[in-house]
Amino acid sequence: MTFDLSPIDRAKFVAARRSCNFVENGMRIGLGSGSTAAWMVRCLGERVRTEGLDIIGVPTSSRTADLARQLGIRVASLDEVKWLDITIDGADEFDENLNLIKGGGGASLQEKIVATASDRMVVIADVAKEVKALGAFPLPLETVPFGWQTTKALVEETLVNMDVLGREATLRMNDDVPFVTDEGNYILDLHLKRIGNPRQLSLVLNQIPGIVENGLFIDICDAVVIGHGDGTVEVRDFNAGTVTEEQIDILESDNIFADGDD
Ligand SMILES: O=C[C@H](O)[C@H](O)[C@H](O)COP(=O)(O)O
Repeated sequence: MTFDLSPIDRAKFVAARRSCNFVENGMRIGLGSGSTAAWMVRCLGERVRTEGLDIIGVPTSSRTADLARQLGIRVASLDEVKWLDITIDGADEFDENLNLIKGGGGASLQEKIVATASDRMVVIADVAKEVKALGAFPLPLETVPFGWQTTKALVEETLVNMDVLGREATLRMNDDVPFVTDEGNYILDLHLKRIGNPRQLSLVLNQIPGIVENGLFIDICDAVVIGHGDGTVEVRDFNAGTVTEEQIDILESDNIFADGDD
């Protein structure tokens, strides 16, 4: 079997693989969710298996927890570990200040809690996720099911006074029923098109009763690994103040990843 990746999957894979260079023996690591993060979990699992890398992973979704366990990564809850050295996670959009929209897969509540409880957060993303202004990707709002239609109306009313281009909120569905998060909540997706002031919007949305958390990550991420379809990555590290470009080779031995399907 060959490890034949589409350009977008190659971009995700090389970003994920490069991000594992941030991981050292003995670290407690927040394991993100989504397709890019799944590649990172697979790469870490491979290091655990082949190098005996000694890490503890705190997963940000039930799906990531299942994958990590299958791969032999030691898994713990955030309450067991309390604080993490690093979280590595994907994103739906990121801007030049490394502010993010997350939650396209419905996991942003746990992701935000875990990333905030980490010394560092590194985002891994294909280059298409970089935007000038956040908001083309619908902003997820984790919402308590009780009274969600009233909450939705309140959100739309609140958006009238915000610096955004669109104001529609839609309930995320899973076939014919509402999508339910790992925390038992619904998700309202906000179709804002462009967010003028992400920090202000985040604060205002979190004031609305019934909103548990929004998918804006402001001042949480401090490095991004951007993958390209040709196998190159750009690493922007705000802490170190560096920007580097590298070629990540895909090896024959990477065939072990060929069955990955997240
Ligand atoms: O809820 C999902 C997460 O925030 C993901 O990290 C995000 O949606 C990016 O996912 P992907 O890597 O599959 O594009």
